[in-house]
Amino acid sequence: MEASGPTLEDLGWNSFFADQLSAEEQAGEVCPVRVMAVHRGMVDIAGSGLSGMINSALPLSEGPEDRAAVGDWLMVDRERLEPVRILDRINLFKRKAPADQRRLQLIAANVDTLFIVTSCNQDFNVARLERYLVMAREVGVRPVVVLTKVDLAEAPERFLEAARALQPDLEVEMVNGRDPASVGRLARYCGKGRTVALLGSSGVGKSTMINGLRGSDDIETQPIREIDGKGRHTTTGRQLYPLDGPAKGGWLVDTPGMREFHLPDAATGIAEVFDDITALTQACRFGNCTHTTEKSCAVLAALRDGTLEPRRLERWRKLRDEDADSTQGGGRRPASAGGRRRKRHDG
Ligand SMILES: Nc1nc2c(ncn2[C@@H]2O[C@H](COP(=O)(O)OP(=O)(O)OP(=O)(O)O)[C@@H](O)[C@H]2O)c(=O)[nH]1
Ligand SMILES: [Zn+2]
Repeated sequence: MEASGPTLEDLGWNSFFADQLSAEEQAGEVCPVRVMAVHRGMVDIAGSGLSGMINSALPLSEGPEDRAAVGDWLMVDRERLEPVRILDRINLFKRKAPADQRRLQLIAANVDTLFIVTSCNQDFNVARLERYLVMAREVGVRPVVVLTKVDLAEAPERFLEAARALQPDLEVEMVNGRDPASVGRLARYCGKGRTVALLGSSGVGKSTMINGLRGSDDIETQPIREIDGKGRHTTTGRQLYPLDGPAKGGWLVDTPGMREFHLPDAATGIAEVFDDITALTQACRFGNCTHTTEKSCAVLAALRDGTLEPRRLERWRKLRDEDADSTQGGGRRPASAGGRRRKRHDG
């Protein structure tokens, strides 16, 4: 264990976490550290003059979320260098494990800003942006839509307007990822002690932006891309990376899980991103209204009088059906033989 390194504040410590410490904990036998990386059975930690690798097993592990994720704050016994507990999280990105939909994977905790990245070209897709916004709402992280490749678009303002129309007060930035000065505009979302994550389809320019924010181009995408030829980012680690250059002091979560993120349960996020439709459904006469043929349906009425766009309703239905599917059936995969599936958060 080395002494020195970043302070707790440098690592993102704030009153939300400090307020959780008991008087005994404040007296100092245990100390808070941030989880910088997660390995099998081990975590890399930093903070309070401690840094290095320790065992990740927690004494009181009850549910699937009682495991350390990248970005977590752990209370660690100074003497034994063992985690004692996980502090309550501001938020937690988690997903169903791709190999086994009944298992929950923890991706990252305590993320301040989520850059939702899309480019000013064919990748731009309102339904996809809404889907990402649902995730951000569900997880409880501040979304910033970043439109890349402005330099390639003939009328980038068109994309800006379309994105802004999705949600009042939505923050939208346009960048040319290849121009450091342009990427520098994002620095205000990722200053000292702030943790950011990026979400977006392959090829929209996430790695390019990350390199801009890290002030280096050492994110290992290019060589790997040449080897597998798939244009995939093949980092396997779950890790917090320090930002440099314009975003110095900030932290970045970049894991494959983050990039291919799917929510296990998104009902709340859907209700919030589509709050106009949510309000309408509450005005329907019947609680179990299907909004298809009912005479007293407020949703259908809004369609008729033109206050609700049919395509928006379609997108809402699709997300809601998908969510119902995934929470009830463990995804679209066929049910495995035998055992009944538990509803969710099955670890
Ligand atoms: N002209 C222009 N090209 C860009 C911009 N951003 C990224 N690119 C280029 O687009 C291509 C894909 O960018 P990446 O950063 O690798 O995309 P990614 O989102 O990280 O893709 P994955 O690693 O597959 O997830 C690269 O050739 C970049 O140089 C931009 O703002 N303008
Ligand atoms: Zn209805």
